[in-house]
Parts: sequence; C-alpha cells; structure tokens
Amino acid sequence: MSDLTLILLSAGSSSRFSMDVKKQWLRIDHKPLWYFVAHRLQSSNNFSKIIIVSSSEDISFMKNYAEYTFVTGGKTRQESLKNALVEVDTEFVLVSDIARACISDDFLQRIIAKKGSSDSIVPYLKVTDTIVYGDETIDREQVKRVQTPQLSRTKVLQSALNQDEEFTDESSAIVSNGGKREFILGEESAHKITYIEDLNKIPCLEAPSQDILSGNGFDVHAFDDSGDMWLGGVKIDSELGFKAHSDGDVALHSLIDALLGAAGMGDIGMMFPDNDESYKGIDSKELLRRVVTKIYNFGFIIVNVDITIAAQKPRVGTYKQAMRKIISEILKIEMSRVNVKATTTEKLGFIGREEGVGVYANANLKYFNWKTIG
Ligand SMILES: Nc1ccn([C@@H]2O[C@H](COP(=O)(O)OP(=O)(O)OP(=O)(O)O)[C@@H](O)[C@H]2O)c(=O)n1
Ligand SMILES: C[C@](O)(CO)[C@H](O)COP(=O)(O)O
Repeated sequence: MSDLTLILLSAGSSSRFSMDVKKQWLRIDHKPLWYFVAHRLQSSNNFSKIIIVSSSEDISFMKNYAEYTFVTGGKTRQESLKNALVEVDTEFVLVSDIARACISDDFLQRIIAKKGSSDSIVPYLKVTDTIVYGDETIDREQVKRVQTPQLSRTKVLQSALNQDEEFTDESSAIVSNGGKREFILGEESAHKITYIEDLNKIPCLEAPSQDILSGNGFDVHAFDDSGDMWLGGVKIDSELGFKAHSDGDVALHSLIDALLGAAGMGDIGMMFPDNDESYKGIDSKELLRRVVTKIYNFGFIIVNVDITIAAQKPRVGTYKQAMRKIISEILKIEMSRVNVKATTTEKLGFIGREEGVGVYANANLKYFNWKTIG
C-alpha cells in the first residue's frame, strides 16, 4: 500500500486566463487538461489515492471522465487544499496545481525520491534576470521561483494550514509553523498556465481533436390557456400557451437537450429540475444562456444547430427569421449557422389533433482550438 496521496488543485476560476473556456477544460486531443494532468501523473507513480479539488459545477461533469476522489474547493487555493486534506489518510501528500500541465516523469521521481528527508520538499527555479524590489536591486541568488508539486508530511501540512494566515504555497505555511523545507531544482516545463500566452511556454500539449460532436433533442408540450406562447425565443400571437413549469418554450428546451447531448452533459431535467421553485415560469432564453455559458466554459464551441418544429398550429413560418436571430445571439454564432424548419403532421397524432407541439433539434460542437491563439 502506497504511503503517498496526490492532490490536484483545480478549483480556481481561471480569471487571469481571460477566455470563455476555463483553463482546466482546454482539450489535449480529447482529454480535458485536468484529466490529462491527473492521468499523466497517475501513470508515473502508484498513489494511494488521487484527489481532484474543483467547483461543484465542474465536479458534476468531471465524474463523466474518471473515478477519482472529487472534493469541492473553497474560495482560496489554501481553503481548497484544506478541504482535500480531510480525505488524506497517508503519511505523505504530494500537492500540485492542475495548471502545471507538463510535469515530467523524471522531475516527479526526483521529488518522490526525497520523501521523508524533510517536512516539505519544494521545487524551485533560479532567477536569471536582475530583480528590483521597490527601488532596490536585490541579490538574485537569494531569489527562488517556487513550483509544484510539493511533497509534505501530511500531519505537518495540516497543522501548518490551521494558522490564521493565507499562504500561496504549502512550504511557506510549513516554514511559518516551525517546519523544515528542502529545495530541489525544478524544471521549466512545470511552468504554470496563468495567462493564455503561457500555453506557448510548455512543450507537451497536443492540439485538441477537431472531431465534430453531435447531439439531438426532442421535447413536447401540450397547449393550455394559462399564459403567453413562447416558441424559439419569440412571443407567438396565439390565444393559447404551453403547459409547463417554465415558460414552456418547447423549441428552446429541445435545443438545450441537443447542446447538452453533444457536450455529454446530460439533459435539461438534470440541470433545471422541474420540482425546483426557482425555475417556475422562467424565461427559457435564460435557461439557454446558462447552458451556453457552461458549454463555452467546458471547452466547446458551437458549430451549428438545426431545429424542426412539428405543429399543426400555430403557423410558425413568419416567426422563423426572428427565432434564428435571437437563438444565434444567445449561442454567440452567426445566424447562418442556425436553421429553423417547421412541419405539420398531416393532421395525424396528438400534434395533428392540435393538442400540442413537438420539436426535434440537432447541435454540433467542436473543442475550442487553443492552438490558434496565444
Ligand atoms: N480557490 C482556489 C483557487 C485556486 N485553486 C487552484 O490553485 C492553482 C493555482 O492557481 P492559479 O493558477 O492562479 O489558478 P486560478 O485561481 O484558476 O487563476 P486566476 O487567479 O487567474 O483566477 C490552480 O491549479 C487552481 O485551480 C484552487 O484549487 N482553489
Ligand atoms: C503554489 C504556487 O504554484 C507556487 O508558485 C503558486 O504560488 C500558486 O499560484 P497562485 O497564482 O498564487 O494561486
């Protein structure tokens, strides 16, 4: 049984990366970056457990990829780490930023070989530029650029993080609590992705797959006379509305399912349960906006969508352009990539009997190609 647990910190908000996609979700071929890193480190060593710390929203999607121990993070890196340490039952713990994507096997082995020789084993890089602090040029030989992974005695780290102070790395907390740290030479390829430009500074990342990911949706709503009729994001001139927990926009619901299907993110009912009062009467454009934000955050772009409205009534021909316009604005794609079709069912079935409307939708996604920027 291994005496070492790996914690990967992935609960940051990626704000300095300044893109719609969070850096954790950039694709390396088909793998999200967080999974690429976990998989890479996992194959280098026999860890007792691998703990991934992330936001609860991310964790629900992360579970699609692999069976790690997932822990919900906190407001700061340190809070996230404290949450994860609760799950650690080994003598030693290796902690790394998920954003250090290209840690080499040789580097990892050098750190692990030092296990037990100090409370904290810390990789660093030397500084080669002149360093000015305020107005004073300081001795650069005394300056170290601290990296991760850092290897700590679990109990020492737990106690160090109980101090009433915020630390930016494990070793600083340990030293401030009276523990010892030992520095070892780090490596350039363990550089942290903070800004988009950092992607050019690390060597091991393959371009994202350019496969098309396709999803479909289908939804039906019955007519009722309780409210306005909304279809494809547009108010329809009708004395009837749709029976629903939300505003009943059956076309947008079908489209949401198509988008979630293409992304592998479940379905509309999982995301917006119809027993949740906060969604009562909600504008479905708002639901679509939330889904689109997630789609982009999780590293996808939307290629095109196609919607077929099966309705004996209302006639939707005159509304199709308006639907395409509003949908393209919400999806942040060209209007030419949004198609809306309508058909009757030749008076057959529940649609033909004018009891309600059914909508089929299709969506195609691709991974965001980060190789083309930066
Ligand atoms: N509340 C937080 C904040 C950060 N981290 C993690 O700590 C590491 C170092 O943080 P950084 O690279 O700065 O990531 P972000 O916090 O996401 O970036 P930013 O500050 O630009 O928002 C990252 O792996 C990040 O996911 C974390 O687990 N929990
Ligand atoms: C731990 C760390 O990676 C060492 O350099 C760094 O301090 C964390 O980055 P952050 O930007 O302060 O979260």
